[in-house]
Amino acid sequence: MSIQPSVLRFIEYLRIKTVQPEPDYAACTRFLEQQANELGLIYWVKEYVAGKPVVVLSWPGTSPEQGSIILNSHTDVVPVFEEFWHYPPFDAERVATDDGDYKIYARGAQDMKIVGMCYLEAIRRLKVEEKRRLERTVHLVFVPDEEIGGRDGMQMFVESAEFGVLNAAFALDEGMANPGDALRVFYGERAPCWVKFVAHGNTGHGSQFIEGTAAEKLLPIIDHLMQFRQAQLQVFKTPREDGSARTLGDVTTANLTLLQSGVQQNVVPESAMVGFDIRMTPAVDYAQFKRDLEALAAKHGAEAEFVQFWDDNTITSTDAANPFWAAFELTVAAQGFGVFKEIFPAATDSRYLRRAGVPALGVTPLCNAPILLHDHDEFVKESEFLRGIDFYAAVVAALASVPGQSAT
Ligand SMILES: CSCC[C@H](NC=O)C(=O)O
Ligand SMILES: [Zn+2]
Ligand SMILES: [Zn+2]
Repeated sequence: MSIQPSVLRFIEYLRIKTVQPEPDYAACTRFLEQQANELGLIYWVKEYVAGKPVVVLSWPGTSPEQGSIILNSHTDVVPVFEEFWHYPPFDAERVATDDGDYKIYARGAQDMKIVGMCYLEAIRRLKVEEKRRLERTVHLVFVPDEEIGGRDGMQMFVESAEFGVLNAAFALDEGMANPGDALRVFYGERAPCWVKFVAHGNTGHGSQFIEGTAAEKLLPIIDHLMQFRQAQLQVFKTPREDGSARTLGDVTTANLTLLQSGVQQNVVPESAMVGFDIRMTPAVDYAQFKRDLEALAAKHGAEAEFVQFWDDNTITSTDAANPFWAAFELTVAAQGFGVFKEIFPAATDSRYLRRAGVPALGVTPLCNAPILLHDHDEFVKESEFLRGIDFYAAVVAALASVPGQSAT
């Protein structure tokens, strides 16, 4: 059987090497421009930072005065350890499975080119094939650099005049695959706190009893955070009051990810550094948490340096009173998905949208699928991609039909 054109377009998108740290954004922009032309969408490209394009494709609604719907996706992908892959990560090979399906192997297949491509194909179906008009304007936003924090991408964009002009009312962004059968819907995310503790101390010959060394000042700090980690792990393992299992989004994790010190084995080093990747659950008082870490550092004669510190814990309402949520939930159920609401464990560009006042949901329509984001042999099944197009066609139509204030 011949390959469906939508699958060919997906493969073409996956083959563009938008891999960090040197993503080919120029090729990606050319691809998106071609999609815009084929779909008859208005598009513009803006580089808030040179070489880092934000591409917006817009489908005007019949009621353009109403708040618009943003379909956000990032175009960059994370690096690969190619020797661990069974298929070249940028060939997007289509491999037949026993059950008549195909697996498409590529870096970014799950994270998150499937989502970006499904948005495009859903609009192609609604606009080009079904010749529909929706009430609200829909903007497909393709941003760079999410994988390295989004500062030169989504952050600059949400702070721009162009973003204000979009008059966004609601947004969809990425989620994560679920090995179980429900659709994971992320209505908030944990806040990253990347902290480095640096200490200085006495030096000398490694054969002596040197007091007050840099490394020993870090030990109680490490110990403290490891105990905190242990306590949170216990919370994580304790079921919620209703008996359901907790998710990562419910707790704060802390991992020791950097350790640096030393010049030579018999020289006591003058300085030492330990770094932690901490992800704070939205229930935490972020400002207080930061002060506590600063106090911990000071108590042991070290300094705390915050490489990343997110201090906004806005979450998106998943209450029937939120009309976008109501429309989303109804449509997802009609599409045959159960819903599992969660706080995203890591950070995505949704945090910039939520902080800017635009409610956002993180969704990647992959159920009964392994979690392969950032992993070797990342793949999606062709049937999942095709199913994803149906999913977004229905969801986008529903969201863009949510009545405005004046109409209710
Ligand atoms: C603090 S910005 C880092 C963003 C990154 N996002 C995806 O993996 C993450 O580590 O969560
Ligand atoms: Zn992603
Ligand atoms: Zn990622």
